[in-house]
Amino acid sequence: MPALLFGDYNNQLGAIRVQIIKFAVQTRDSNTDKQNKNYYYMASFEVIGGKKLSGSIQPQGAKNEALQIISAVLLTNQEVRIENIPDILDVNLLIELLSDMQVQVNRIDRHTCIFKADQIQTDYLNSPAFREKGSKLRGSVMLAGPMLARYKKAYIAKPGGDKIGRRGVDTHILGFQKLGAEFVYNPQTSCLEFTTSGLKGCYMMLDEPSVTGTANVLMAAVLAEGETQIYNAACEPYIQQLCRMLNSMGARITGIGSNLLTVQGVKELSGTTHTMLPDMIEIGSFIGLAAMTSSELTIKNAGIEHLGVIPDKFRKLGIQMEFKGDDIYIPQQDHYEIATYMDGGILTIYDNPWPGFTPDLISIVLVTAIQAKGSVLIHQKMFESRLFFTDKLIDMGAQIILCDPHRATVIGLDRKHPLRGITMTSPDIRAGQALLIAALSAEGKSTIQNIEQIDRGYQQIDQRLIQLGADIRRIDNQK
Ligand SMILES: CC(=O)N[C@H]1[C@@H](OP(=O)(O)OP(=O)(O)OC[C@H]2O[C@@H](n3ccc(=O)[nH]c3=O)[C@H](O)[C@@H]2O)O[C@H](CO)[C@@H](O)[C@@H]1O
Ligand SMILES: C=C(OP(=O)(O)O)C(=O)O
Repeated sequence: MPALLFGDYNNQLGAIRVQIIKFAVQTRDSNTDKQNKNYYYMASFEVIGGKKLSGSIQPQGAKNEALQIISAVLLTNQEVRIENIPDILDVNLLIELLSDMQVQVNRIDRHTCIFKADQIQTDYLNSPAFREKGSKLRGSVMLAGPMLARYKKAYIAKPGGDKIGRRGVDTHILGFQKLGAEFVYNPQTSCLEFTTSGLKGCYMMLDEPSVTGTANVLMAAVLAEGETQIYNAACEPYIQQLCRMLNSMGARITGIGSNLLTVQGVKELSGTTHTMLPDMIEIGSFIGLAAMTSSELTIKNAGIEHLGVIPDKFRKLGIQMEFKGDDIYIPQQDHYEIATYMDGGILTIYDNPWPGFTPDLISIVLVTAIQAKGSVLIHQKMFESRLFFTDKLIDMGAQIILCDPHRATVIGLDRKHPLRGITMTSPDIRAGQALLIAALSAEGKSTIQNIEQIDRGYQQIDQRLIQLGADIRRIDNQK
């Protein structure tokens, strides 16, 4: 955690502060080592690009909703049935973590599970096994809120996830403290250990509308004594879905969809059945894919009412699309022209907390602009290092100027020439998908290494692309 967390604490915390900084450095170093160590042994995609695709594709269940919803099963000792679970690495890892801590996991089918957290092993979260597995995904951080609420103790180990910036957990810690939890940093385990004699509701204003931070604090608050108001809360569809699921379990949350959540704490929660929304990040990715490969695609059951500004952002790139019921039909289009502002100024597409444009589609919009007519400034405000993959696109022949870590200008080629296939490595989930879209549109063969990053967030994307006519092969490099 950065020093600013303890900026205004007295120096008795000095020792903790030094150790927390070690925690942050260790997180960064250990993850980098891990990535490099496995680098040469990870699977890769071989893609022969330049083919038009066609057909229909069904988005998976939403990754970032699933990570919240599955964490929430810890809040009750009754059965929770969850449907439309995406079969992706991060979600399967989280389900494994629950199973490791003795949550009963009954997998009905590939996308449906019944969970029952009636006799769990709470100390598992303080074990080397949990720290190792939990460090592979960001979502594991959200086990802390339910554990604190139900068992009065919780641990935050080094969370994993995309290496796209600081990825701090300050909002989570400050929210738990507000609810009456105390924490110490354990240098032996490099973990933050939280305890409470009982959480008490309060008013809090989050330091930033963190998505996992809001989810974590909300899940702690639903069993706290009294009323909690969470202002400056994130309100992504994932959070709205979590609120609806918790209310169906007997929680009392109002303000759903706003940045002010009010929670009346209850003694216990019952079981429920919850169905995940389709993944809005997949849907945006498929719109970009259709445009870049000049393909005619239909995105089935897209949950259009929950997509916010996403369709319009892609329309601003000149992409035509038609809503047919809850499907999105994208006609084949060789050319698409980037809009300008009313005064003719060059368009900027930037990310913001919801209902703004999600940062998880900035990489996809960037790659989609490559073959458009016109120019666009892409501004990734929320993460510090999510645009560094643009060098690979430039190697492929894209006209991109990386202005600084947060901004890149794309000068569209308007199909003057196709991209050329190269060998590249996927640095994170969305950059990986962007590189895959570029490879599918490029002339010739591309190889994308480290595709575990893509598998973290996209369900068997190679199989689904083959169904649309793509020439893609998964090569297992494990030696
Ligand atoms: C598992 C999961 O759910 N991951 C998502 C979650 O990550 P996560 O919850 O970790 O991301 P946060 O919402 O906490 O913040 C993401 C980044 O944005 C910054 N920030 C946040 C709010 C703000 O008003 N201004 C600002 O700059 C934060 O400092 C941080 O650097 O939300 C992110 C933002 O939608 C998504 O990219 C991640 O896919
Ligand atoms: C950043 C993302 O995921 P995570 O927070 O799990 O790394 C993402 O889904 O784009």
